[in-house]
Amino acid sequence: MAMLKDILYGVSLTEIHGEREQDIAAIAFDSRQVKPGTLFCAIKGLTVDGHDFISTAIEAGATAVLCENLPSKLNEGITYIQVENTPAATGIVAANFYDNPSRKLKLVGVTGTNGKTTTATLLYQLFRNLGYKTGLLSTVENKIDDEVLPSQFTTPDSIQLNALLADMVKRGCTHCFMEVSSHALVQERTSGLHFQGGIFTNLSHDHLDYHETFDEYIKAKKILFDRLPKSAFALVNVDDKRGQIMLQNTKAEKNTYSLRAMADFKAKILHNTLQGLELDIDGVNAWFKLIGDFNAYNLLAVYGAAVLLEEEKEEVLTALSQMDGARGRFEQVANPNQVLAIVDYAHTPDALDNVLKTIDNLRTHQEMLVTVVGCGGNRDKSKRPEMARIAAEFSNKVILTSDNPRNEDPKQILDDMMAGISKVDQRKTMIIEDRKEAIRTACNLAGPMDIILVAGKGHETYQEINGVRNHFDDKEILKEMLDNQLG
Ligand SMILES: CC(=O)N[C@H]1[C@@H](OP(=O)(O)OP(=O)(O)OC[C@H]2O[C@@H](n3ccc(=O)[nH]c3=O)[C@H](O)[C@@H]2O)O[C@H](CO)[C@@H](O)[C@@H]1O[C@H](C)C(=O)N[C@@H](C)C(=O)N[C@H](CCC(=O)O)C(=O)O
Ligand SMILES: Nc1ncnc2c1ncn2[C@@H]1O[C@H](COP(=O)(O)OP(=O)(O)OP(=O)(O)O)[C@@H](O)[C@H]1O
Ligand SMILES: N[C@H](CCC[C@H](N)C(=O)O)C(=O)O
Ligand SMILES: [Mg+2]
Repeated sequence: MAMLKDILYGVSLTEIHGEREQDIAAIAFDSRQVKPGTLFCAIKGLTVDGHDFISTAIEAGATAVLCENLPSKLNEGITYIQVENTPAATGIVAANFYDNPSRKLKLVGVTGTNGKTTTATLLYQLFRNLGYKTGLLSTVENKIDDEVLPSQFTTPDSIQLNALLADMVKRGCTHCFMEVSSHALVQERTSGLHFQGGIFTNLSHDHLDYHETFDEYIKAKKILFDRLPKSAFALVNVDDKRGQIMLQNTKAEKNTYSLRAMADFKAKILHNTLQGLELDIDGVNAWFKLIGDFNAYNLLAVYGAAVLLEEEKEEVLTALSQMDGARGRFEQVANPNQVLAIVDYAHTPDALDNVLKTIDNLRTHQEMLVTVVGCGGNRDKSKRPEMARIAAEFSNKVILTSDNPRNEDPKQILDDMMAGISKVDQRKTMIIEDRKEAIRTACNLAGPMDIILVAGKGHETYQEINGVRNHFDDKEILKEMLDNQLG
């Protein structure tokens, strides 16, 4: 419960009609979630316009409305607040409603195309290990110290986000590490948050269905840094050419990390094996359990952020060397036949390229590499042929299959992928629409010491078909098939 006039603090109003001195019981941007005493925020969406649901919200008990366009007829007893941008105002209002929890802990946001979950999860594990009560908001799961809460999005909406941060504060958390997706930045889910730091991992092809051009996608990621306060740090990967762009307009303290160039935080890969990475990180040699060049970047970002949060370097490295990383990221599935079976969340061309290059560098090339991969429906179509092409480039056999078809015809998605496979590579490519059958076939093809990569769904425990999420777990299926494989 909070006073309307208090939760409007910091919102620039165009017009206001009605009483500001009233208690608000809840905030909602979806009319279906309105209960008595709610402030309803009308948001123009891609499918419908929330303004069309103002009367439904009032019927459900909304007593105040935040909107960009005032309805032609204003109801008696309802307060109407007109603003220029409802999503941005909703973020500020949500932060005020929950008493600005982001100011009561150290909040660090991680953005970039790949590596957000890994980086945020490692930071969460590290800070817990260093003795802090810590929160995590990620694609895989949300955590309030040791309590696990399911995650629906990479970045929750502003209302849920502030509610979660408030719970973290209530439970004594001093730090929170969160992923910040480009969708979240454009939709103002992080408006009104006070960040202590922002990390940029990298930028490559993804989500062009939503952002339309690569420039728009870059601009979206940059919002995080443009809005950081002076008291915060910005930490960017300068081996990615967009790293410097992120720093262009920030007021925050600028910091860089790199494996190749001059930077504030530097690392060198000494050994890269299937058991882990040995890095020279800031002049200290240490082994880490994570695998692959790209994880050297994630580890370096985590190290840099921890140092910027004033943690002791040696202590950070000792703790980091124990960490396992996030679920479904280069996760190996043990099996009696000693097939090297890997589940990975690579669902962009760049991630797939990185994972396959890592495997390519680590393998002997006497064995066979079978890659099982699909692409999600209702998502960027242009990545489909690219991902298929990359899979074929590195693998001895490729099985193209379904990911989450969502509302698309899986056959169409497979046709889009097939368009990326050259005539020559068609010979090593199979199409098996049913993902379980595809994994079974890979297991039948692979013998001892061969390698199977199942890419795209990582930690996901469902397959989404026409709005229904059926239980599906790549790791579980792989294990079942490999355990039953004949020796
Ligand atoms: C593409 C996208 O991001 N869409 C988001 C967007 O939907 P939309 O614009 O279509 O909304 P809409 O359906 O037109 O509705 C407009 C408004 O009317 C309201 N409404 C609607 C119907 C009704 O009866 N009453 C009502 O009030 C809606 O609640 C909404 O506020 O706004 C909705 C409400 O905030 C989000 O739930 C929805 O996320 C959808 C479900 C989604 O799948 N998002 C994904 C792509 C996403 O955000 N992913 C990123 C990760 C990406 C990455 O991997 O990097 C994430 O952060 O998770
Ligand atoms: N720093 C990195 N650079 C490039 N690829 C990476 C990096 N870190 C991880 N990957 C690859 O990308 C996949 C996804 O990693 P992760 O889940 O950490 O990224 P994310 O940014 O959170 O993805 P999403 O946007 O879907 O939430 C991993 O499974 C791995 O294949
Ligand atoms: N957060 C990403 C995850 C994609 C994972 C992949 N399995 C798919 O369903 O496309 C998205 O919503 O685009
Ligand atoms: Mg993620």
